[in-house]
Amino acid sequence: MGGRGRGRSRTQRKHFRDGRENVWKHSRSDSNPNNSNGDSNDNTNANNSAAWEPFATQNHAFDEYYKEQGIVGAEEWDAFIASLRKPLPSAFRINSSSQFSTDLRLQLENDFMNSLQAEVADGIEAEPIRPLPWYPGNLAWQSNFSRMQLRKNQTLERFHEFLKLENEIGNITRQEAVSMVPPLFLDVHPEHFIIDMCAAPGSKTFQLLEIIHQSSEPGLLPGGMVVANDVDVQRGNLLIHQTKRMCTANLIVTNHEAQHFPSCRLNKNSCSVSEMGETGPSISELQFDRVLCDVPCSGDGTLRKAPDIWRKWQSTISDMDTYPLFKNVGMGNGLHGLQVQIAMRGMALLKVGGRMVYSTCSMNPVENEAVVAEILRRCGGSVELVDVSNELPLLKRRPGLAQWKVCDKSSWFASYKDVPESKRASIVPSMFPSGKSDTHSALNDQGSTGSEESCESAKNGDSENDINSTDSIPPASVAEEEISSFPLQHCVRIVPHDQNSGAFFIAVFHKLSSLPAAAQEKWGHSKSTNQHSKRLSKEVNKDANNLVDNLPEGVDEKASEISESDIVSESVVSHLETNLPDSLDNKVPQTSATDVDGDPDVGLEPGVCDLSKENEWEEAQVPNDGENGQQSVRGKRKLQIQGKWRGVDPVILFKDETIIGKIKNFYGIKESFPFNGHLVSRNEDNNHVKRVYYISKSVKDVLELNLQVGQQLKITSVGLKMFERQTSKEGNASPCAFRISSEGLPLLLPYITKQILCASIVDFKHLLQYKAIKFADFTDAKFGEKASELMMGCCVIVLNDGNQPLTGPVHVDSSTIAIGCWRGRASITVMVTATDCQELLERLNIRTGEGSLVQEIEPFDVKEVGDTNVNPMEI
Ligand SMILES: C[S@@+](CC[C@H](N)C(=O)[O-])C[C@H]1O[C@@H](n2cnc3c(N)ncnc32)[C@H](O)[C@@H]1O
Repeated sequence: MGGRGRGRSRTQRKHFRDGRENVWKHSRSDSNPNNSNGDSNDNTNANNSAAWEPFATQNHAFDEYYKEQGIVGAEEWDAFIASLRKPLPSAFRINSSSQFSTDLRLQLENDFMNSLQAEVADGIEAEPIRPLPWYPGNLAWQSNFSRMQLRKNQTLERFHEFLKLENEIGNITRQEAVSMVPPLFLDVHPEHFIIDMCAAPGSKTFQLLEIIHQSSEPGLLPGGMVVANDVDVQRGNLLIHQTKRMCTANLIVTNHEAQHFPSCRLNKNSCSVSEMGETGPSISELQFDRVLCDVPCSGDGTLRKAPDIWRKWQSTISDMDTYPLFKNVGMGNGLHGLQVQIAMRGMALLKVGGRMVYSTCSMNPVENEAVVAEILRRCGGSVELVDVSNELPLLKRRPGLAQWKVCDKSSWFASYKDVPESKRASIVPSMFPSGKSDTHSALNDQGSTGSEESCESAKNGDSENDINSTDSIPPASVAEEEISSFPLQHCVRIVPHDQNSGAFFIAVFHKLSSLPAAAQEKWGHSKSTNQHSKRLSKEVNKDANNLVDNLPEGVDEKASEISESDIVSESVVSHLETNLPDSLDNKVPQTSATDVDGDPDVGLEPGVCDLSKENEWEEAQVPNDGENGQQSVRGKRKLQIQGKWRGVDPVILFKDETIIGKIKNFYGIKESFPFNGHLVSRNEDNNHVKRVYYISKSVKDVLELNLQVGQQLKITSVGLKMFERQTSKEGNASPCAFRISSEGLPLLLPYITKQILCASIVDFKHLLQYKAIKFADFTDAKFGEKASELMMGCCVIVLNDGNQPLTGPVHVDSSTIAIGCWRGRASITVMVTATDCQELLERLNIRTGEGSLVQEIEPFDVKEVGDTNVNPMEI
């Protein structure tokens, strides 16, 4: 299939080159960069052009700050800055747990690497795409095209379509290269319990899930699980949206302030969870083998991707002569306290022997080395900084700094003793290398300090105000500069010009023993929400747009298509759909997507509900239905309360034996499939449960623990959607009201013995192309006959790759491809999204060497082959 579009014209190649040159420029008159006359290829020079308004990519405050910090050697400064001014290459990662991961890797290696080279620029580009050498298994790739180019340049269209489609399906994740590093240093194994403390929008959570699912056998789940937490509800919805692509039963999404993440601990007298569990070890305290603290930060490591951050470094252009300091420095100083708090809570949640990664996309030592040093200080000898210089050997990195200074407004401080009283609310000892308030005796001292209190006071200080203060403080004397005696050289700094990437900071900790009593007392259990932390988090979230480094590119794009408020309202739709009485159904906002019943089929099933909207519904009045004279009292909907949490649906263990029995019987599900305690819903009324979710043993243990400790966890999403109730006329005609969802099918497949058939590749592809086919129209008449013998309702069609027996049970292995369908009166209809159909067809066509058929298929009138009364799925 390679080489489609090989004959692109010279004009298109020129578009490509022009597009490369202008990706960062904003035209005042025309937003299309391809309309550029291309007369400038250096956007720092573009100030001369009246037609273009480039992002400012230089800033004296930035230069002064990072030169002073010695972030790179003086001889490298120009290369460092030049790299920051270039657009960031885009990167993506193949989902290693995807059934098609090898196919995708081969497609990139054998098709796109060659075709893009040939098509794009007459051989000018050395490597249009290449695997990132430090990422294991050729799974992560970098393309030398910026996201803007991929979107705008026709030559790259096929590649861009590939990225978009596979990203949507979950087979790849578009994510900045350096943002993929922290989960790798976490050294995750499939049986690990992991918490991602600040997880939204979820690119690293997704990566963690990939790793724990990587070597799962068909029909089996890994022993581990991930808790993905974020304080921001809207970003949390992006997180849910992202991780939904993973189709995992091993994830719990929560909504807490990370620094106050609740303790879930059974007291000694209560019955142990293992007494209730099925088999195997269980837990009585929620602690984690791995903790990821990818904390909120000022984000200047993402300058290449988000050049507007340059502006954050200056108040106004006219100030530049006087070097005003520095909105961004202020933000870094202001975040230091929160970062320490989140990391300390993470450390308390970490099991002894476990690993924690602290990371930021900031270059600022106050947010990086200073936080690491403070963690080591507070943890005493119970924690060590891990030397990871032998891990990911091909990743170019720098050691952490041992020396740095703290700056505020127009003053530098080398030591806390230089900080005037008026600034001590916002500049605290822990920001300095020694962490000491009394620096005369503090140099090179790593003992306990007064920094704990002062770090607390930092978060209470208003750094923004401080920046505007007019105190005049003499610069610190260089001779008194402090040097940390912690082994901060073990920290990992990634700078842009080493490997054409963004910047990142990573520190890896190993917990050797329980935290010292003082730290345990302070961080070992959750505390009530502190107003200041709330305010700080709010400020951080206000600036969330700056924290774009981690926003997977797919999310970025998706977010522009689906606004965050849309996502919230989708969750509301989902909620209302599940819980509203029938008479209100027509008031439920309809999405364009409909399932086979014509019901709204929303992309999200989070339990989060927008309370403001909820109240609107509470107030909705349903008129007297008149006919039977009964007064309707259905207008008032129950307020969702999960344990003590308002605004989220409760997570209910689904134990309805009648429904479960019917499902098992209809699909002939083998007894070996563990149902008991693994099904949950978000609706207490079994008669109105619309979706049933599956949870892994690991998640089940946590949920049971959570129930026993009074629902400490505010769970916004959990479980793999496995069964969905069919409410249409056709659905009612089936002996089983629940169909198997696409997400749940791969897990259930090896256990299904009824309602399952194998189709030839021709018939299977026809189903994907035409969505509905009459029994008589299958090319394999025997298959059509067997299809007609199935019971009305949901069925599973497996692709016969030549190894399947004509009759008898289907053999399932990791290469088996299957889709959910509906056996109607006279036809089989696929119950898979149009995107899934398209992607599966692409995969099959590549495997069978037929090239990309999808875009060449003529539109087909379904009515010619399908039941006239069954519409194909248009989910
Ligand atoms: C750097 S981003 C995380 C990116 C994410 N790890 C990823 O890879 O997609 C920081 C996140 O921290 C969240 N956040 C800010 N303050 C928080 C707090 N106090 N507790 C938990 N999350 C917080 C923000 O909402 C933001 O989503």
